[in-house]
Amino acid sequence: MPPKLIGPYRVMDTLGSGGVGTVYRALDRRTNDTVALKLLSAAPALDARAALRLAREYETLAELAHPNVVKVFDVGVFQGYPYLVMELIEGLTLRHYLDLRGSDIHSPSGSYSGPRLRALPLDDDDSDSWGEEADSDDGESPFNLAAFSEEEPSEDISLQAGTGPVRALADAADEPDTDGPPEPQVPAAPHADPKVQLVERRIQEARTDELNRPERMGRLKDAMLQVCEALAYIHGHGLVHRDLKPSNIMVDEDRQVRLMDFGLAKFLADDAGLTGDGRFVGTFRYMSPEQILGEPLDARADLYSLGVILYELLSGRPPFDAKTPSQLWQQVLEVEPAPVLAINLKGDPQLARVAHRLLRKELDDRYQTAEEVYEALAE
Ligand SMILES: Nc1ncnc2c1ncn2[C@@H]1O[C@H](COP(=O)(O)OP(=O)(O)OP(=O)(O)O)[C@@H](O)[C@H]1O
Repeated sequence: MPPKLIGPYRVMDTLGSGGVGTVYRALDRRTNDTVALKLLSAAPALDARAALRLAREYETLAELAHPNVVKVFDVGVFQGYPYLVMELIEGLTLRHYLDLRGSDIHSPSGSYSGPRLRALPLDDDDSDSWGEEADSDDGESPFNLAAFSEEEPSEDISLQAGTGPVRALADAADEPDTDGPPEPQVPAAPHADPKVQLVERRIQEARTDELNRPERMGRLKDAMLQVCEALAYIHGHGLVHRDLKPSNIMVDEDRQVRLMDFGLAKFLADDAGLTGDGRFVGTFRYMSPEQILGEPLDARADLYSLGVILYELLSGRPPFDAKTPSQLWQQVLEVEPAPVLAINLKGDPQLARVAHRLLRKELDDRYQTAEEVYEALAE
């Protein structure tokens, strides 16, 4: 049962839950405004020092004002747990938005005249529930979720310190061969039976045709450009998002993209009061090599995550897929992703090029700024 009141906010309903907490639709009883309130229930209870730090963090977030960055209104502490109050976005996460069919939304960016977007039943989204998305398509939804029935998740949101990425990598049986060039990821070998091969090919073609629908591609490109604008803005303010993934990108009814949850990963990871149990914060599938290695991060770590998102949305599968986090990290550090165009033969070559450059393991080989990515996408 969600709490009825959180500080001055009356909880109306639950919008969704993620790795670190639950997001509620809530009413600010002082102003009657409806807001989104994220209660970080997965974080350990705050002590006074951490609460103070949360308030300071809020000062930075509250100063941000950009059309593609979600507005943060308030922070507070409820029964020892921190919460964040932000603009309520009536829209969809990026992945669900791209699943909309032509009859649901018009393209290219004209006035919206289809049914209003409505939020899906939420367990959302990224990786943690990809399989479930396909299952939740009950035939009444305007979204074709089957198009994204991708692989099972390969990651979890948090790990105890002793089993953190670097440690887990060291524990992996095979010593990584760091001298040689990264191995290319090989697409799965075709089935031996030609009939099965034919069926597999047809399924794959249908899947990629779905991905390549021109109106979907138009929306994808437009959304990516807006994400670049948001990233350029927050990077310009000295912030690194650190947990960029499709569920942290929402698109509203006017096709306006909002980047959410920036700074949260760092806040959670940095504060001893919040991370006393050694919690490792972030979503593994989208983490750059340097983040996995626990190195200092700059804007280029977010650009890598953007590359993972773009790759997935172009090819219908993640660049790296593994059964365990340590296998995933090993791939991120050592293996080249299969070319997007080998998976999606009719994919957009320009966007595929951008995705691959974003996914470069060496920071200096990637685009260096979100502005550069914007230019490359807009070409
Ligand atoms: N400001 C908002 N307005 C409307 N819906 C929101 C807002 N913020 C979050 N949501 C919804 O709540 C869901 C859960 O958000 P939350 O940030 O808790 O999870 P997440 O992004 O999936 O995971 P994580 O906690 O790892 O970032 C989102 O997927 C989104 O659908």
